[in-house]
Amino acid sequence: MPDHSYNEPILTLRDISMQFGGEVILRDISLDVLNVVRPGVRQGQVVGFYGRSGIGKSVLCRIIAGLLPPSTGTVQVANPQRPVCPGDVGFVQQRYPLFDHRTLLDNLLVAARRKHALADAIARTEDMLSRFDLAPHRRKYPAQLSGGQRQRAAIAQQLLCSEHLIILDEPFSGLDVSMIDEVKRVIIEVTTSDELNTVVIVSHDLATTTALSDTLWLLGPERDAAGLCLAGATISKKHQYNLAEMGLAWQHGIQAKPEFVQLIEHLKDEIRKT
Ligand SMILES: Nc1ncnc2c1ncn2[C@@H]1O[C@H](COP(=O)(O)OP(=O)(O)OP(=O)(O)O)[C@@H](O)[C@H]1O
Repeated sequence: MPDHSYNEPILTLRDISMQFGGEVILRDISLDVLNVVRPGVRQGQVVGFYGRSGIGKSVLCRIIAGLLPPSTGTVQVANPQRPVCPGDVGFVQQRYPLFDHRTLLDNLLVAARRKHALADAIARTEDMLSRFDLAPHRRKYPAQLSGGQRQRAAIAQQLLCSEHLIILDEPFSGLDVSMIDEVKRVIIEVTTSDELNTVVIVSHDLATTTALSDTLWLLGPERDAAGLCLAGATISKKHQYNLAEMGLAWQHGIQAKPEFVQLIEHLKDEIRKT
C-alpha cells in the first residue's frame, strides 16, 4: 500500500503575476496544493517557502491571502474551490496583530465569532487555549504575555477565523532553541489536528522549515533559452519540491539523514544563484 496519496485541491494559483508601477515583481506563478492523505494519520499540509530577501515572498503571500489583487492570474481556495476572499487565509506576520486592550481570551473569542455562533466560538476558543498551553494565561493582556505565548496566541487566533489555510511569516526568527522547538510542536499540532489544515511557512531557516515540510517552493528569477534573466521572480517546476515523493517528509530525526543535508546544501546553492 502506498504511504500517501493526493485528494482534492486546497490551494490553486494560476498564472499569477504582479507589477508595481511597471516594475515586474512576480511572473507566471502556477501552483497546486492538494490534500495529502496518509493511511491512519490526520495529515495536513506544510509548505516551506524560500527565496532571497526582497525577491517577492511577502507580495506573493498577500496575494495568496486575498489581501492584494495580482496584476494577472487567480487564487482559489476551499472545497469546492472558489476565488480567495480576505479572511479565508490566516496570515501570522512577524508583528502579531493582537488587540492590546483585550485579554487573550477576548482576542481569541473576537476571532472565533467572525466565523462561528457564540456557543461554538466559546467551545473552539477553549479548545485552542488548552491545545496551545495558553489556558492559564487567558486573563492576561498581550503586553503581559511572553514572545512565544503571543506567537502561539496569534496562530490560534488565525486558525479560529480562517478556513484551514494559514501563512506563517518567519515564525522562527529571533527565537531561542527551546522556543523554536515549541513553535515546531505547534505547527505539527496544527497540521495533524485536521487533514485539511495547511500551513505555508515563509522562512530563511531552511533546515528547521524543511524538516517540517512535505512541499517546498523556491521563488527566484528564471533565465530564458539564451541565459538571460527574465524580469520578475517565479516558482519554476524544478523549484517546486515534493518532499513526500523524495522520501523526506514526516520523519523524526530527518535532519541527520545525508539526503536531507544534501538537499539543504542544494537549496542554499539555488538561493545563492538568484
Ligand atoms: N506596495 C508596493 N509598491 C511598490 N513596490 C513594492 C510594494 N510592495 C513590495 N514592493 C517591492 O516588491 C519587492 C518584493 O518585496 P517583498 O516584501 O515581497 O520581499 P520578500 O521576499 O518578502 O523579502 P524579505 O525576505 O526581505 O521579507 C521589493 O522590491 C519591494 O520593494
